[in-house]
Amino acid sequence: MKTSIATVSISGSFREKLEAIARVGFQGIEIFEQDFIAEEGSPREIGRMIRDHGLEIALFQPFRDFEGLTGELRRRAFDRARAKFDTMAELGASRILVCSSVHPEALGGIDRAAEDFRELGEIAREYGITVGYEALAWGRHVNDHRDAWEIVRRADHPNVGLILDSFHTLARRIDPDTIRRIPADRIVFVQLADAPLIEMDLLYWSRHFRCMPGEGDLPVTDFMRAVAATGYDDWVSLEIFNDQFRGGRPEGLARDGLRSIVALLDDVRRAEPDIRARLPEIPPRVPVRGVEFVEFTTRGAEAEALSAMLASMGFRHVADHVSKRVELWQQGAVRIVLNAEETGFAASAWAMHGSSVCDIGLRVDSAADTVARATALKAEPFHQPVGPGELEIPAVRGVGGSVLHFLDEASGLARVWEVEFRPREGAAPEAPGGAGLTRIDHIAETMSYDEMLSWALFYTSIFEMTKTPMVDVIDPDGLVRSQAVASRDGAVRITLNGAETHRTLAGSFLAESFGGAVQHLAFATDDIFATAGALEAAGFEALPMTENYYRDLKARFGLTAEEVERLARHHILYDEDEKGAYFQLYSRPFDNGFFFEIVERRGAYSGYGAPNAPFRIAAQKRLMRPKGMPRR
Ligand SMILES: O=C(O)c1ccc(O)c(O)c1
Ligand SMILES: [Mg+2]
Repeated sequence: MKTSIATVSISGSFREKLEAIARVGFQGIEIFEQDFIAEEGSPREIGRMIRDHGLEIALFQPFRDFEGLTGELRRRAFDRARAKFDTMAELGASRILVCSSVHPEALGGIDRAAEDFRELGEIAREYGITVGYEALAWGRHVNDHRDAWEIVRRADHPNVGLILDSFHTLARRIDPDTIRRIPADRIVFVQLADAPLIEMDLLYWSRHFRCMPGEGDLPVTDFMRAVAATGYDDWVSLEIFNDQFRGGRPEGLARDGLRSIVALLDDVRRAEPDIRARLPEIPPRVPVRGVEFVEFTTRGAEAEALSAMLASMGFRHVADHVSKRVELWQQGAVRIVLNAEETGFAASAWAMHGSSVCDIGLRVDSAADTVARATALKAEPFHQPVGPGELEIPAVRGVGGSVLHFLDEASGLARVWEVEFRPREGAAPEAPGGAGLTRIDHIAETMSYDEMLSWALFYTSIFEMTKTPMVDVIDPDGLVRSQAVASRDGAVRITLNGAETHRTLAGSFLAESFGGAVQHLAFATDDIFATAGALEAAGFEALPMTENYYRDLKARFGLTAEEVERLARHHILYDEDEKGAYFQLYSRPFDNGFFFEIVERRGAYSGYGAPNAPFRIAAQKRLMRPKGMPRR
């Protein structure tokens, strides 16, 4: 199949769009007529400019309100069509999309529409143009691809075929398997778009909320499987109308588009092994087995504060790098690396963001396959020269310019701790116990709200991770949206938090850290009360919660006075759902808004305590607020 994207899908001037689309590797574009009309230059020059970028004009669209008219209106519709065909001839475009009519005077009737298309087909034949008919979900008489197909079938003209658009089919909840019966050679073009499930007017939903396949909630894979099962092996094109994308970065949007389409076609190839279409082979989605390490870049007083905090949470400094200023701190299966090097990536991350998480290591089965899949999906590989005797651990760029390293057993990369680190005197490499922290429960990454779709797609397309529905986190100074991506067994959970203003805690973290990524790390314990006790004994200062909070908890969940008293004494937050319960204990925030969390999950609770977030954030903001008025 050949990949294309509609010019409406991304932002920028026509030229910027072309450059971005060509650079990431699409083969064609759909010219959305409005973009073309706005552009200077004759159709011939524009056509040449597109081809000079190595792109083919896959489709010209849309031609509206054509079928079902009578008399003068009908004559005018055919005149308009000829004018478009003339333009297309100059552009060098050979396919046009006619979307189903919304004209108030248009009449229904399958045979009437079929007759209109047969006549249009005759004119198209003179031009060597193929007409494709698409059912808009809100079309006046035709709003279902099955009706559009019946019209095309009855028109029975070689220059007239069907255009399928996943949005229109799936938004109306039409079973995509009805596509399987359509002959491939009558499908002229296929458009793809996803969308979040929101109840709203179809037209409004389509024009403002479409997103890349995999970024929304529609079963676009089922749609594309059905298309592929027909034997169709031609253009697949993204047609994304999205308010946010209109103001985004052309390059990033084009990359996300290609990522979404490559991942989708790969899913289709695996799910439909008998299809005729030949699709590129890339390694499958990568199961993530766990978080191998989290690395901070830090120095001086900040490094001391961070070390003190880790010690108060029961971590021990167990080993040092053989040649670098890099410490390994450990507890249970949690490895924290503190990097104070003054050259290399950690140093540049420190210069940019200050003390922060610069690197995350994920445990996978094959690090090489992981990087192969990630780069096929346009992730940016990361390399840094390694010192003598050090392992070359494959990596890609992650959120906020941070790095994701991949470690596996098979190639010996997971032995990095023995190869590159020297245990400290008196500290066993597997220091047991501590305060009972067992593993990393989740990593919380903060980003600007308009990056959330992109990073969710990054994680869910490269890894075997699925996303949870987006939840609203109410900060006293604005809304923060939060969505988690996680492996099925919960071995790796990452929450993506999207800030819209700088006044929220998440937004001020982004500003303070100049676009940092990890705002908090949550460790798991099997016994939150025992852990809380151990932490207090070690001098850990928990984030204090209000009395009002505990009074509400008692009423909300019907807890006993003793239960609530016990939670309150340790500043533990509580949530429950139908599957289980969740206990949370927060550290006080560092100056830039970074903090730690300790959680216990009971039963099959799979959330992140979102109902507690407003109270936790208010408490954090109280501590961070400068005392008194700033001096002038
Ligand atoms: O929103 C529209 O009008 C519109 C136009 C052309 C399309 O291909 C489409 O899917 C929607
Ligand atoms: Mg469409």
